[in-house]
Amino acid sequence: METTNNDRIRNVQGKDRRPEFWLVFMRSAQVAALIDVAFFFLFYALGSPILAWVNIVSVAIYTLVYYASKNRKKRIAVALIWSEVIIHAGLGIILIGWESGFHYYLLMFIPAICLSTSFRPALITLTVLFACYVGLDFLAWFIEPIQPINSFALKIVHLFNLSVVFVMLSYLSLYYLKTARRAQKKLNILATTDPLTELYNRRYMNDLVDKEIQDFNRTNDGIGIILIDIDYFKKINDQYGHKVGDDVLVRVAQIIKKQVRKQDLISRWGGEEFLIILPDTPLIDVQLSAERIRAAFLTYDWLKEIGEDVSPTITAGISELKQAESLDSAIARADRALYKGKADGRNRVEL
Ligand SMILES: Nc1nc2c(ncn2[C@@H]2O[C@H](COP(=O)(O)OP(=O)(O)OP(=O)(O)O)[C@@H](O)[C@H]2O)c(=O)[nH]1
Repeated sequence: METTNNDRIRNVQGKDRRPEFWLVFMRSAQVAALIDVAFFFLFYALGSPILAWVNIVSVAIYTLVYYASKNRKKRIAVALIWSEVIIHAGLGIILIGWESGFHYYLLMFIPAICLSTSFRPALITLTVLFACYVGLDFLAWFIEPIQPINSFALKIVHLFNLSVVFVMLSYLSLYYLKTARRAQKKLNILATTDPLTELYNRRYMNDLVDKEIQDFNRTNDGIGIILIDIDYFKKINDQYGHKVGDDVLVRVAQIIKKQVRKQDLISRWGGEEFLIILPDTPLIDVQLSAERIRAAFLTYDWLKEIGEDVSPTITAGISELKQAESLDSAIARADRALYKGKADGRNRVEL
């Protein structure tokens, strides 16, 4: 059977497909256990010892839920949490009545269901939850509470339950938002940068340059292009190994960064090729920048910095983007210059 990219991603990610959800899940178990401790004292004070002791059982269940999810026994954790909430809410309603507000806890399942599964199973589970909720409400029409508490105490319990559910939902939503934002930021970095050198990747560089070109077409200030290639990089890999080759690429990125201005855009354009875009820069200054970068390689102490005296040189091809010219065509000219620089002996800047 053919393996699709999605299958491969699932295989790599394994059971941790929604790590943020599980973080929130474990946090929920901790918060719920704390709330049940508070409930224990509240029900004792209100004269309902059965409900008070139910909360001790609940604390034990939430402790199990926490350790089960920590040890990746996620099915067990989910089954325990569902059972606890439904039985606890059911008992609360049967013992002291619908007005106690225990049913609000069932609402906490709505975001949990939506976040933890895909569309169809979520829809089915939500329907089951809705049936349970309405069923309990309907049941409450006909049965009297087994252990009623006085109406003031009932109002206090209702207020407490309502507040707990409100605060818990808000807290967990904010917590989830924070983890989701963090994940989004990570994804953005992955999508825009090269993981080894931490420079912009080729795709993102194209997007950035498109914007620069729009500005350029308005202002007509020059855009300089420097295409840099490390000389005989294959030899470095062959002689010192791939790891040293990677170290060299990282240092090359650092050297280039040091020699250009803040507004200049640097990207890893290919394996050992780097593209620099210099906005608002006349060609003569582009050439000076490229020479400065080339010179920086000659004085860099490679032995001290990476433990091997690799001492690579670079060849750079430069060009200037013309009005109404495409980036590809300007880069093609820089590439031709680079090719000429290589043919003429390397370690040089070619216009
Ligand atoms: N270590 C390492 N090597 C890489 C990476 N990407 C590309 N390379 C290597 O870079 C080398 C480029 O070799 P060539 O294209 O032959 O160029 P060169 O040896 O630099 O020779 P000239 O460009 O002609 O001076 C290849 O051996 C690639 O395997 C990388 O991310 N890490």
